Amino acid sequence: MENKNILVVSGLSVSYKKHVHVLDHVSFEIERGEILGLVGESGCGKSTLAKAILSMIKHESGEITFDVSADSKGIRPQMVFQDPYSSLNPVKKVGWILEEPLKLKGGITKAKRLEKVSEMLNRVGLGDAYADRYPRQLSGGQRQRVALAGALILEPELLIADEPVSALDVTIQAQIIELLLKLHRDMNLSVLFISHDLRVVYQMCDRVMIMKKGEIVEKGTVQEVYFAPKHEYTKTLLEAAGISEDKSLIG
Ligand SMILES: Nc1ncnc2c1ncn2[C@@H]1O[C@H](COP(=O)(O)OP(=O)(O)OP(=O)(O)O)[C@@H](O)[C@H]1O
Repeated sequence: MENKNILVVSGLSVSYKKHVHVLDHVSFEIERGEILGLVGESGCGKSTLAKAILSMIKHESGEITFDVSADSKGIRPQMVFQDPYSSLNPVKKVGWILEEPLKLKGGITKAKRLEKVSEMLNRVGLGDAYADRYPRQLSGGQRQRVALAGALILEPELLIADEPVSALDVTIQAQIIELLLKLHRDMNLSVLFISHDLRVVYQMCDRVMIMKKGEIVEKGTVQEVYFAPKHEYTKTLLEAAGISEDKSLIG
């Protein structure tokens, strides 16, 4: 039977050389098909957690178990970042950038690769004509669309989105949030959505975890955490965002 959880993290601790316990016994799971939010102030360890899940950095203790279902063909979780410009090769055109993961995977004909690139460009709301452009010729929102297309072209089951809308202005933020929700529905994705913005998390997520100084201090459904917060720190964050006083501001 298919496992309910796509990712289980237990007792995860990470230290950098001069910075110990950036993550301190972090445990949580991501259910298949859900969007799980991770909220916390700058420097609390959100990006470190994302990098540890993707094995980009080593952890000193704990376990990260990724459950690959039979039909995902072993595609590892993929990630999108706050600044898509830094993750897109500036000297390559969008078509090349999107085709590259398919080439590296191997066993896919040129015709099939181009078909897939076209399909993804259209899925993210860009047309085929964008294949011929360089990243510098795109707006911030368009670049984030390309980054999403690149992350999803191999059809991973889990996407980690690290502040994907934080660098965009509010109208573009709303468009990318809509797009992420659509891709989540259409592509059967599970998402870890990292943000310091409680309003964005409310729009996007099913459940949310609140992180403070490397520890998860509270987690629950968005309704539970926003409207019946248990931890003082959660209450402080909600107050700072003006949500505790004016619930109508959300959404
Ligand atoms: N490579 C590194 N070497 C040493 N310390 C690091 C390194 N990367 C991050 N840190 C420290 O670890 C802590 C957590 O950083 P991290 O980037 O995970 O936080 P964050 O919550 O993602 O912050 P932000 O929202 O600003 O991106 C910070 O104090 C940071 O200075």
